[in-house]
Amino acid sequence: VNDITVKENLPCVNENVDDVTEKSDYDIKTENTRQRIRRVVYMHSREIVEAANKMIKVENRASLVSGLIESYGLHKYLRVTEPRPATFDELSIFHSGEFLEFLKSINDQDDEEKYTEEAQLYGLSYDCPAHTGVYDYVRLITGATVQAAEHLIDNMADAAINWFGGWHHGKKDSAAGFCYSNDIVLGILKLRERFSRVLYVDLDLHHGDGVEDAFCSTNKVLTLSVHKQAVGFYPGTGKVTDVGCGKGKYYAVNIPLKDGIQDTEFSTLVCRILVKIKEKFDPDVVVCQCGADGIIGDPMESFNLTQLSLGRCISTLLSWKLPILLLGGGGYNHANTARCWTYLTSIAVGRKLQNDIPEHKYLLEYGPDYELQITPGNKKNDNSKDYIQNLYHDVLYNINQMMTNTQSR
Ligand SMILES: O=C(CCc1ccccc1NC(=O)c1cccc(C(F)(F)F)c1)NO
Ligand SMILES: [Zn+2]
Repeated sequence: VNDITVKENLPCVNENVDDVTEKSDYDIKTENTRQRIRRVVYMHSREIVEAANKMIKVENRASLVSGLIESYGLHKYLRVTEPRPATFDELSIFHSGEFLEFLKSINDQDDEEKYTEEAQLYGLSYDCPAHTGVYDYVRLITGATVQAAEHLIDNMADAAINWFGGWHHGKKDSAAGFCYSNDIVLGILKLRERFSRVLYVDLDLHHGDGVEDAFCSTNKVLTLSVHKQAVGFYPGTGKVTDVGCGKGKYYAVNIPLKDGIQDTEFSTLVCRILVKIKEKFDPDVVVCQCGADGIIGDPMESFNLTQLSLGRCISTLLSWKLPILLLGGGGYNHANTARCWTYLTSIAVGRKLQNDIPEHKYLLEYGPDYELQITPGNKKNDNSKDYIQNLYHDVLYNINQMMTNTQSR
């Protein structure tokens, strides 16, 4: 599917396009006919949907996400691209050979022996079970993220989307938090071949520890994670005092929150911090993990967000007109995760969506309201005004310690 012929979408411009100043009709017309729509690459194939569907904790979620995006006709505005599997060598740019050999060795095994001593060594345990085809899955998911990054490097797209990626807990030599590899680290390493400063934003309910660890000692990748922080809540890292180390000191930013935070407070806090980071770090490219497990109705039952929070963050990032890579991640209420990522996709292509879920194969999953917009719950908000105020100042203090990129050149 090529990107749409421009004349089709004349009345629609991306919502982030700057206001048109006084121009003659002719100028506006020619302006609109010029390439003002955002070129968005969308990683998708039947093969990757089938592989992603098999992941036990998010079983069949991939079908819901791609089904809803198609039901709104958004694929007409996307450059749908079939992902190719990453090679062993590509994966070994971050992951250890031993770990990859192990994943390969269990790929064809049937499920019995999955909890061996060795399996535990590589993080494959009860909450991160090794299943048949896990190596094939890792190659496909990671290949899609790396390929999405390649489209940004080749200036083939302004934005690239891989809703099957975003596995931010993956470690160099082990799986973790049922992330079997870290596609995000490999995507960022690919982007670093061309871009000098990468901003990584992690909106998932959980701390993006695997990505932060990989880049904690460099000032070329700034990792920002906003997440729940509570005693015993996985992975337990990501305190506001956790700022990175060595040359990377102050280039890791953490926003730890309590249960019950809502859209306005969440998006105001995150967007104000993003603007400060933009000023100080001056990124050349952005990667955003859009985990949806902070949305109300998720079995994690933690935050009280709707898709509007993530939408406001993405709109802020898109307004910077930098190449951007959007990735998935957590999200265990599959209908709400599909609602969220469909909404984010619509923002990337600059199209408004009707609130009624269109008739399609998975319509029944969206009952009883059959609406796109998620309604906030009435959960108690454990984040006091003081807590948020103090947190904002603590985070700002850290960002101000960061050398502006001119100083650090
Ligand atoms: O979402 C994650 C990983 C969550 C995780 C980390 C470590 C161990 C287990 C998990 N996931 C869950 O506990 C989980 C995943 C899906 C559904 C549920 C449910 F039980 F809440 F439904 C729970 N990272 O962004
Ligand atoms: Zn999560």
